[in-house]
Amino acid sequence: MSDDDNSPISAREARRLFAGLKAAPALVLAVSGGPDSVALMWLAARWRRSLVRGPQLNVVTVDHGLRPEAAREAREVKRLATELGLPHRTLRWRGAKPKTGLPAAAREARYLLLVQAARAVGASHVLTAHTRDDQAETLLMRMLRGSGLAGLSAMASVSERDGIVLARPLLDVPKAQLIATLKRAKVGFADDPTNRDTAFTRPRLRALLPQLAAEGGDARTLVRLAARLARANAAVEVLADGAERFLRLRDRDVAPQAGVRSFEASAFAVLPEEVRLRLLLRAIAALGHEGPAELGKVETLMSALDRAIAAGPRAAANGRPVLKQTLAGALISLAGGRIHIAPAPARRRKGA
Ligand SMILES: Nc1ncnc2c1ncn2[C@@H]1O[C@H](COP(=O)(O)OP(=O)(O)OP(=O)(O)O)[C@@H](O)[C@H]1O
Repeated sequence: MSDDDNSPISAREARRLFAGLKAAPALVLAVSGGPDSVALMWLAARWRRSLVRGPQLNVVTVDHGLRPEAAREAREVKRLATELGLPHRTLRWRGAKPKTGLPAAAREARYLLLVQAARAVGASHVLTAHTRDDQAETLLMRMLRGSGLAGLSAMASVSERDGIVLARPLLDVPKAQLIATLKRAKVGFADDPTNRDTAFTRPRLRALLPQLAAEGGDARTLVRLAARLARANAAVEVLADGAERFLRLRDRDVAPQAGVRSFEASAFAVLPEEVRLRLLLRAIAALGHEGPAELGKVETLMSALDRAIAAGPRAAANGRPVLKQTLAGALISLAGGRIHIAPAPARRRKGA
């Protein structure tokens, strides 16, 4: 598939896109009513009709309660789903709406509802309609934020959330092809004006894409870059696995402490920087109680650890830790030549 390819997706191409999903018992299709997800629903329905046996398809629309038109759009998705012979449900986000970070909160709530819906109908997968254009925008957003290798890998075509597979079968398909598919099928779709609302970062970056394409950085090139970075990221993850095994092996004679991860500082210090960072990120994510730590903060912590390790045991006074810090709900300390990572004690509330 090419960027200048404005041709509709053929039944054959769709068979290839959905090939890995044939054996699933049931699938949830996440359909907002916009062109990409309406095309996903239409393509999946046609694919399913062509199979003798295959997954049961369920369409789910989330109404975030943020735009008055959303309820009407959800009804329109239901109408089309019914026409295609697919069951449809609209789920409402009833939680508090934050003043800042609204898109992220809405996305989080949406995935939670979609995963719950999948579980309720016995579906193994939730399918979203992310396109090649979305992938290019994601890479660009993360580049501008200065993300690390993992972030620059952008979206994976398959990931997992709470035991449900999140699949993005259209991740390498240009949006133009999806619109052409709907046009050919004479299927309408909703136009969400927030997609162009320059109050949000993503629409502002989307507006830059044509200029980047004119310089040779089209969606295809950006997506290829993300795929290369994802490949390198996967390799570093394997190295981090190996480093964890290496450190455990050196600790054969050290009695493990429940709920604490600890490494021999001198063995840790000689590992490559990127691997050391991942070991800290992993331990903090596993033992902290505030979710993943920000990469920048782990980098700062690592520099402090490196300095403390280089200063050697002489810096330690009376066996007290030479370094003690909390990050993302984890307590990281360096004492007796070892790095310890444990859950941080609960913070005392003011006045308590
Ligand atoms: N209201 C919704 N109801 C059901 N599915 C939705 C809804 N909004 C988005 N989706 C699904 O998510 C896909 C991506 O949508 P969009 O690009 O708007 O998401 P986003 O907010 O950028 O978040 P992310 O890309 O992380 O999912 C859509 O193609 C669709 O499959």
